[in-house]
Amino acid sequence: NPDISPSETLPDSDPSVFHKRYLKKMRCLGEGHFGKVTLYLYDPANDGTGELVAVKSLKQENGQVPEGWMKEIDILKSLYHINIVKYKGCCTELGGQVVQLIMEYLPLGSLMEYLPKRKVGMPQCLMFAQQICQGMEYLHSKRYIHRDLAARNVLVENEGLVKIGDFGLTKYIPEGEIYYRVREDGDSPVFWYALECLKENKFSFASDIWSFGVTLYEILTRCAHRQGPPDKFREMVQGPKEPMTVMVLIKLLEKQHRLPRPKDCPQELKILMEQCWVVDSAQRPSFKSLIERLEAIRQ
Ligand SMILES: C=Cc1cc(F)c(CN2CC[C@](CC#N)(n3cc(C(N)=O)c(NC(=O)OC)n3)[C@H](F)C2)cc1O
Repeated sequence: NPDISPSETLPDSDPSVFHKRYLKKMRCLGEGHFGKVTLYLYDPANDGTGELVAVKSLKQENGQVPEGWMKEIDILKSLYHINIVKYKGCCTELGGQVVQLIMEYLPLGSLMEYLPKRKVGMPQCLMFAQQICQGMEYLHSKRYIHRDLAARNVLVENEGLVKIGDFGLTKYIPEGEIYYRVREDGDSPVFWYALECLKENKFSFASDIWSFGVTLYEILTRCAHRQGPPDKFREMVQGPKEPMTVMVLIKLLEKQHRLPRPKDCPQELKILMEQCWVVDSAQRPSFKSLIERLEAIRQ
């Protein structure tokens, strides 16, 4: 359009910069040990026609931004995959002392909310499981380990598409290294942790495979209430009064106890899950091989 000068056609700002004054808080989506995720309407026109976004913020630190927090933002910013939640931008406050992570909003929520409400058949369960493996294979190809793969962190875009939605515990494994050691305080997801994570805090690509096996168990049980991994492991200990500690869980796993075969779960899926839970992490399948095996089972 010749009569509009170039300056009038340039976008007036970087779309990944979100201004605090236009973010209108709607409701809380989740609470973590270190912060929360909140639904906001980003409404610069101030007429309600804005866009819904999910905003992750850390509990207020004393001024400076925690180093690990910027790492999480940089990690999500660098990931482009259909089965990984989209990064949209950041909102900074107080001259960069507070940084909030802005992501796309998936209103159907996580598999924990979606599966118990819907009649999801085995074909759809297997499609979801395969898509999680595809997102995780991409993450591992960039040498990241997720460390918190679970149904609660898998979002539903629609009945044919799921995305890994949270990367709060994701770490980079340097070339040549195999393990990432960390003493995680806070409420670690121990019932999704591989044996070597519980015993030695050794996290690896193979420990994500163990967590995928637990996530597949959640999908096959449709995330039924009180039927989750914590409940099932608690049922395994003699006498309900005995509290479940990490030591009790380690003993159960060392005695080869594993989550039971879900109702209507085909034998080949039971075998696949149990291969994700073998003690020797080197014997566990890769996400690449899990994708191929799930493809074969889906035929
Ligand atoms: C500071 C650390 C921290 C704080 C937290 F609250 C959580 C837990 N949180 C994770 C993000 C979460 C689940 C996932 N994936 N989710 C994202 C969306 C979205 N992008 O739309 C969404 N949508 C939804 O619920 O729609 C009805 N839920 C849900 F908020 C739980 C994990 C953390 O590491």
